[in-house]
Amino acid sequence: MASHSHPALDVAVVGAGPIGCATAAYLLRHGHRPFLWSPTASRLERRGGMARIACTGALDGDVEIELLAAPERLAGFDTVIVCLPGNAYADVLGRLAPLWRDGQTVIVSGALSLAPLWLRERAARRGCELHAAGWATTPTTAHFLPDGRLHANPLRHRIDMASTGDGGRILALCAALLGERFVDAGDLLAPTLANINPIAHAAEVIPNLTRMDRGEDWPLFGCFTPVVGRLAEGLDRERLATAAALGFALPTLAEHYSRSYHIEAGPLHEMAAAIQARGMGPSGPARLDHRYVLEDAPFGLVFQEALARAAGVDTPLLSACIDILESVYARDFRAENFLVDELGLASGGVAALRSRCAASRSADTPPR
Ligand SMILES: NC(=O)C1=CN([C@@H]2O[C@H](COP(=O)(O)OP(=O)(O)OC[C@H]3O[C@@H](n4cnc5c(N)ncnc54)[C@H](OP(=O)(O)O)[C@@H]3O)[C@@H](O)[C@H]2O)C=CC1
Ligand SMILES: CC(C)(CO)C(=O)C(=O)O
Repeated sequence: MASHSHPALDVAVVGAGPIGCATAAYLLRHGHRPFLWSPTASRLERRGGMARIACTGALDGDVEIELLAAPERLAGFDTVIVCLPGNAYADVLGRLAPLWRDGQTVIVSGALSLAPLWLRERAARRGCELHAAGWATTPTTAHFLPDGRLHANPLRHRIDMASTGDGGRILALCAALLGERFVDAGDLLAPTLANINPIAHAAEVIPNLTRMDRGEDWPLFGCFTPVVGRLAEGLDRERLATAAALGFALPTLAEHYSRSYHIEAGPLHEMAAAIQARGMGPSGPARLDHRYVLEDAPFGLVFQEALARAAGVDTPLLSACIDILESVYARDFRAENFLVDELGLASGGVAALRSRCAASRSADTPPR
């Protein structure tokens, strides 16, 4: 193990999907002591109280991570990293909410729908001062291979983030955890809009819905043709227009792919071909009930649409994508996002939401 200039930290990771496992493995590589807790942890190979993860790609070899037997153990950690899809927030984070204690830092990786603000305000209502942070994306990309191994890519060059409470302390904590790759955007709304997954997945999924319906095996980036690229670029323009209306200059989708996969920025379909050629991309979803829709439509696209409306920005393509997905899935994705109401976005508007974000940043004690 390489030596590190920072102290080894005990870190709990919530969620034992590819991202929770890869995050834990990278924490170990950075000299920390990661622990995993997940609702079922059913995809893990267990040996006693340990999960054995066989890694390939940028992480090579086997790692063993201690599994926490009960969620109550999470209260013992100063730092917790949440690696769950947005459609698990209500269920899983709702169940964990009574367990958080004063002074803990809970980081939501790939945060959607302002989840960190929700966590902090919910804790505050029971008198608990929680520090919450949102990473706009995950430390790396990763997927399980059919043989059960974890394929993980290198760490991303840049991760936009923001936090409640003392931003400088949390930025330093993130750098100590996984290296100097974090950029503090200041406002919690920025990482929510910098998360490109919802628009990228909408563009990848909509032209390929029949493949998903038939359970075909298709390469996600191998099928990222110019058609997908044009849809992704249109959605990206609307995302960036909403961000600009709120005063944020965020990386484009092409810049995000460049920093994530360490490739030259260019036309999106050419970048996708390069990702595919390097063996860094996953298979496309082989079923309709996949997080690329069930997570990203309600907790990504719908939240972006609500923000755009509140900011007075027209997003016809974004709304059309939500309409198509609602129609194909016969589901009301707009109603599935409980955070739009809970954070008062529809009723209070964007100014009220921004002042709540600012208050959470500056106050030593969060609003009760
Ligand atoms: N994989 C990637 O490369 C990337 C992922 N992300 C984001 O990171 C997050 C985690 O990704 P990943 O690990 O791939 O995700 P998974 O879909 O594998 O989910 C992670 C874990 O969350 C739990 N979970 C999933 N769905 C539900 C649900 N509906 N209710 C309750 N628990 C649930 C499961 O726990 P258990 O196994 O214990 O049942 C699962 O193992 C997601 O938000 C994703 O969009 C962002 C960029 C890249
Ligand atoms: C496909 C990938 C790795 C990149 O868009 C991703 O973001 C995900 O699986 O959530």
